[in-house]
Amino acid sequence: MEQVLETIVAKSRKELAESRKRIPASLLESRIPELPPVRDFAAALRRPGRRVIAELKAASPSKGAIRPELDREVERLAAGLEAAGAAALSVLTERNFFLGSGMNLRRARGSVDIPLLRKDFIYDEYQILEARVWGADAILLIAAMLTPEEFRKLRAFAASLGLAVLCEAHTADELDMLLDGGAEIVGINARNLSTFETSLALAGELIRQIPAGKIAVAESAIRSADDLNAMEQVGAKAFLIGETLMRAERPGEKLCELLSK
Ligand SMILES: O=C(O)c1ccccc1NCC(=O)[C@H](O)[C@H](O)COP(=O)(O)O
Repeated sequence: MEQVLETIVAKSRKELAESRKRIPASLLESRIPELPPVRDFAAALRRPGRRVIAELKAASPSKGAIRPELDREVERLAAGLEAAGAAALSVLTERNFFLGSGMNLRRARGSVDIPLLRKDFIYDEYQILEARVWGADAILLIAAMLTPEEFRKLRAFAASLGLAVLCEAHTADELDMLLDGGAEIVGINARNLSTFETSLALAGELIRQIPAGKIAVAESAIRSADDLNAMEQVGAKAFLIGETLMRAERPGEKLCELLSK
């Protein structure tokens, strides 16, 4: 596993142990029957037109602070991005490196009707229960941090709760692992997690290898409508965009600009 993932997961494991003590899995499970139904993330990524998953991202390991006041504007930004045409929102819930939170996911849930992705580093069923209880409709599973068996197990558990899974690869081997494990929504991340360098060209090569019928998602480093067009031309059906939107004074207007060309 890349160093950055190891560091993130090591911190997360300590916090998860504390969360599990405070709120046992059985308590999370007991809340599920009362929750509103899950929204259809896959259908949102197949709807007509350009489908952007707009990411609420306050900071990142590669860029440091991006939008440090995000916590105070989640509701307004989420509503603005939905009005501007976002197909879904991605909400970072990782605390230590991305300054995200479950509270931000709950805030977004209360503000929009489009599906929400819990964007985090998921390796345990408990995190998937949390995602459902906080109002997520989908979770992210990252091939680089899971064995094939772990991937299958976590994906099946998410499905048992009705949650969709965005399955993320950075390399051809990881892509094979996800496809062998039954991935339907397949994200290719243009960011190399060892160097933090991004390459849409390399991402494009992998996107071309995703079978038709799957939902191919281009993730990271989309800065302009030209980038989005380029990813569309190699076969991406949806686009996950964070920093470009979060650095804009008005993210909704920026999204309109990206969608209009
Ligand atoms: O963004 C990072 O620095 C990062 C570092 C380590 C692991 C994951 C990381 N990013 C997660 C993401 O996948 C992006 O937030 C997402 O694809 C949006 O990317 P961008 O549009 O470039 O903000």
